[in-house]
Amino acid sequence: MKVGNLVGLVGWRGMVGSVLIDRMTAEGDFGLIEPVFFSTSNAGGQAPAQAKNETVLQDAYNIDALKRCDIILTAQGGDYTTEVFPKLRAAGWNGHWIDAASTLRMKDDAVIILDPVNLPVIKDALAKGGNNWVGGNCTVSCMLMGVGALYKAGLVEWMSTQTYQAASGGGAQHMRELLTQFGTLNAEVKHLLDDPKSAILEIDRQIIAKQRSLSGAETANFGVPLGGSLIPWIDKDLGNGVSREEWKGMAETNKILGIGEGFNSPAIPVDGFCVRIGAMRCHSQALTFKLKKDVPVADIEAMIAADNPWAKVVPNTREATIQDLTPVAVTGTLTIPVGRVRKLAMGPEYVGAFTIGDQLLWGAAEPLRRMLRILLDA
Ligand SMILES: NC(=O)C1=CN([C@@H]2O[C@H](COP(=O)(O)OP(=O)(O)OC[C@H]3O[C@@H](n4cnc5c(N)ncnc54)[C@H](OP(=O)(O)O)[C@@H]3O)[C@@H](O)[C@H]2O)C=CC1
Ligand SMILES: N[C@@H](CC(=O)OP(=O)(O)O)C(=O)O
Repeated sequence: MKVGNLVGLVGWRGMVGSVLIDRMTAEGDFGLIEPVFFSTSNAGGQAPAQAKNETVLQDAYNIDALKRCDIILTAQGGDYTTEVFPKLRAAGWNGHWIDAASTLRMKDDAVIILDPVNLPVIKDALAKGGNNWVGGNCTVSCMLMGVGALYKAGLVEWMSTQTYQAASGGGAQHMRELLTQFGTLNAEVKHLLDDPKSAILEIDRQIIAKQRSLSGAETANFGVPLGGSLIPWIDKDLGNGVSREEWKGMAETNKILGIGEGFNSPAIPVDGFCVRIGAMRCHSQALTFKLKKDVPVADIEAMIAADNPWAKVVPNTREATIQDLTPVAVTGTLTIPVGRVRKLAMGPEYVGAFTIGDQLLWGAAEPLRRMLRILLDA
């Protein structure tokens, strides 16, 4: 059945929402829909420039107002989803709910959307009347955009991932906090940096002293200093030694691919450590694969390059790596570079790779935007 084009947009002025609106504008999506902008804080206010007939902000908690929409696209966050989604469904709304938050991800009636990787899973759910579509964890989505080809080819026996996740994963305030810390640290030793003859160990001593004495206000979001440091724990403590971010790696990878629990097939083990580092908005990952057989590196690279238009193989050389395989190179682009592909010393089936993705684009906004287009084209 053709899906209507009255699309409710919730969370559009947040960080993820703003990236989403930019991408929708760039891709001409607003030409295909009648947008209705919602707000949790400014109902009755002026909708943004992309509005057409509905120029007044609607109350994002008003179930009747939401019920009018054929599709609701939300990047408002998990608390909003928890409060509003059940009420909306209980009120008999059968529209399509597209969500960036993790709240509904592992529900049986929700599909984790990443169409370049799992379009068949999405199409299958759509044909069966599915109407809950949830963006995946940013780390998982970026990883699968890069190396999904190896999973699709059935080559992966297991994968271990060590992540290097940007401040943006925590939200806008976390990005600000990181930069504030960098500024504070720089200011602390600026006079010594300006003097080329100053002793580096004195600079180092003053920096560590400052890091250890940063005010509560300067570490309010991360809890500890991140500038000039790292934090090897992301998201909740599951109580079994595993962080929730690490748990998502296996749970979501398998669900996206349509394998494992609930799909009558054995899950592929995915595990490793998730680490917050002082990058702004790109998540990076070092991957170790145990493949089911010995596949030449050239064939692996060819599979990755051919998988989707965004995955890009970076030659495993120093120069190509430092130019193209960094958060600075990738930020603001949809390119997912995959480099450092090589056989590891453990044996011919063991392969290493390194990949990076902008966690606000493929990690958050882009899969949602593309799901909207899939529904409108259905
Ligand atoms: N950050 C990330 O990396 C990822 C986030 N997500 C999901 O997306 C959700 C939203 O994340 P994110 O975009 O980072 O959240 P933000 O905090 O940037 O925005 C969320 C909402 O906060 C309100 N808000 C209050 N003050 C401001 C302000 N000064 N500027 C902009 N908005 C403001 C807005 O609602 P209103 O207009 O109604 O007042 C906005 O929609 C997350 O909770 C998560 O579920 C998913 C993947 C990655
Ligand atoms: N947890 C991710 C960001 C995020 O929003 O993840 P999720 O959508 O799975 O809650 C990070 O901190 O980098």
